[in-house]
Amino acid sequence: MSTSYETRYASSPEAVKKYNTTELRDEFLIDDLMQKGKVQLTYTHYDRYIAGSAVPVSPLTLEAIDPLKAEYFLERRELGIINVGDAGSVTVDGTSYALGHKDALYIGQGAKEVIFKSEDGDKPAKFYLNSAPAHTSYPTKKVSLAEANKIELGSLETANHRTVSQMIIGGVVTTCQLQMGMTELKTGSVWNTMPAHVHDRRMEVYFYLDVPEGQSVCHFMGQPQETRHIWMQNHEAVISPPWSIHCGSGTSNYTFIWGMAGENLDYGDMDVAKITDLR
Ligand SMILES: O=C(O)C(=O)C[C@H](O)C(=O)CO
Ligand SMILES: [Zn+2]
Repeated sequence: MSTSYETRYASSPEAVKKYNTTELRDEFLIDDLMQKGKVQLTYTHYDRYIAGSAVPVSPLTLEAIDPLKAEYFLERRELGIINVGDAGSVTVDGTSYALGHKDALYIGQGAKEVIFKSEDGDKPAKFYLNSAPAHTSYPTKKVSLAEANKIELGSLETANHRTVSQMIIGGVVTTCQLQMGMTELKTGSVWNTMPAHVHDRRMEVYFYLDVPEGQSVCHFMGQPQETRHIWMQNHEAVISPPWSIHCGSGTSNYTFIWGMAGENLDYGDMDVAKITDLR
């Protein structure tokens, strides 16, 4: 089988307060991504968001998984893809889109056949996938990092100087509810998303990349007054429930891909927590 999946049910903030390290990691950490020759998916019950990966050594087809009860994966869904590996392509109903390192592709609802390929199976493309339910079909579109909407945030003095590249977002691509992008931290900066925020209208998933060998990122989650941490390695993702902050600090600089869906498409709709109020 080249496709496998697991399901994550939603947890309440009251339950999560009592989780030990293992329980916290079992519920929120996704640490089985980027397996060669496989499509690996995590189906969450947070806005029915799916996070996953496809690493084609030979061509891989995106198949409908059982929880969808659909004839094909995108029958009632939209999909965002960002390639974090070497050169590859994604063929959507016969049209091929070449995706280089850090290129993104949005695929609208209704596309029947999606095939992932690497230019060289020995140096595979590594496609990070996010998908959300969709009510209508918008055009499929490729977005390079250069075409993304850029926001410069933070400063070196507060160790959070970073560039947010909004890749799959209104104004760049039209989507039903999916938003995705990539945030790159400058050398010497380690904190992402500080000051931290929640957005009870949307869930979110962070996928960490460019974490140097021997380094890690400590990801923070939980209600602002009741935070917990999860140590993350390169190419691991973490689910953020809508009631949870999501931010991290690394032992070096790194990059992460954020993806979210829910009630609105307003990236700026965030309830920011005062740094000195965090507990
Ligand atoms: O570094 C940041 O700040 C981010 O990238 C924030 C994420 O985009 C986010 O959490 C959006 O809700
Ligand atoms: Zn957020």
